[in-house]
Amino acid sequence: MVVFPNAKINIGLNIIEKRNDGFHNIESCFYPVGWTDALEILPADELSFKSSGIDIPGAPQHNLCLKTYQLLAADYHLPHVDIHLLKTVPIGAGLGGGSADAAFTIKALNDLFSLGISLEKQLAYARRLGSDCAFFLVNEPAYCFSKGDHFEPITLNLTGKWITLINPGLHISTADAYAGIVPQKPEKDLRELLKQPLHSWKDAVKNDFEDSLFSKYQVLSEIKNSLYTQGAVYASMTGSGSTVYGIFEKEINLAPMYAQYLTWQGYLV
Ligand SMILES: C[C@](O)(CO)[C@H](O)COP(=O)(O)OP(=O)(O)OC[C@H]1O[C@@H](n2ccc(N)nc2=O)[C@H](O)[C@@H]1O
Ligand SMILES: Nc1ncnc2c1ncn2[C@@H]1O[C@H](COP(=O)(O)OP(=O)(O)OP(=O)(O)O)[C@@H](O)[C@H]1O
Repeated sequence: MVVFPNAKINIGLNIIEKRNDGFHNIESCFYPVGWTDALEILPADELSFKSSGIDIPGAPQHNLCLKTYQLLAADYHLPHVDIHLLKTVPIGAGLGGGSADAAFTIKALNDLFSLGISLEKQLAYARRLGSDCAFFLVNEPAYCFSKGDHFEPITLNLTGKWITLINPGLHISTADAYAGIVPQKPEKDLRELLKQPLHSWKDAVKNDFEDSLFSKYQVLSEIKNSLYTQGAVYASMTGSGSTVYGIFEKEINLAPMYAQYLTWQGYLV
């Protein structure tokens, strides 16, 4: 079975308060984008994992795909599998790439071996693997809250808008990024702001990670400003960085302009 775990962007991200468990309560709109890895899972005589494409830091046995397999294998009789991950989505990039791999592994194992795991139970497994992970099981635009691991549908349709994602190759640790933030309650409800027309988001819809990371890494604010110069209706960093995106009314090919960086562009669906 081959599946294509996709990335997400955060449209607005408020870091509201630090929790007793050390995590933060946040609120954000998560929106799926078409930048994908490829993940093949096949029945095999022995359990194995290999990856190609972008190098994944850490030992293969710590890969989220294997961790997911082991989590399910503790509760279900799972045959051995060969897992091959072609890693294309940049890592430590605010795109939720590792979380998507984990969520798609849950879904693929459930389908491949007809495990019959309910969505509720899949969500519970996902929450044990990472805060972003649960979203990818449903993979539709959502208002996410709590640790980012609970969500409800949001009426936000950006279908047909063009998006360009620019990753300058900085690996930003999510934990370090959260450690640099002083949480605060948002003045306005993000869901209300996102009901306003796209062109009004520029000065209203904020990612709370931007201030601290933009002063540390000037290249991030330069990319954001240049996306506006190129005609973006809305531009922002996603998650804890380092990817910055611009949303455009019409298709525009910016890949040559950002040739020194990793880029992905396409229509939102
Ligand atoms: C920045 C976002 O991508 C926004 O969507 C997510 O909040 C990050 O989610 P993630 O990569 O799945 O993060 P996890 O693997 O769950 O946590 C990594 C680390 O980030 C910090 N963390 C994460 C999520 C959260 N709500 N509060 C936190 O403080 C914690 O230090 C945690 O140890
Ligand atoms: N399948 C995987 N893909 C990416 N990273 C993985 C994977 N499995 C384990 N990891 C580990 O997770 C770390 C990346 O986690 P991190 O949360 O920073 O990035 P991410 O999952 O790419 O997305 P985001 O920056 O949105 O959280 C890597 O350094 C790597 O050690």
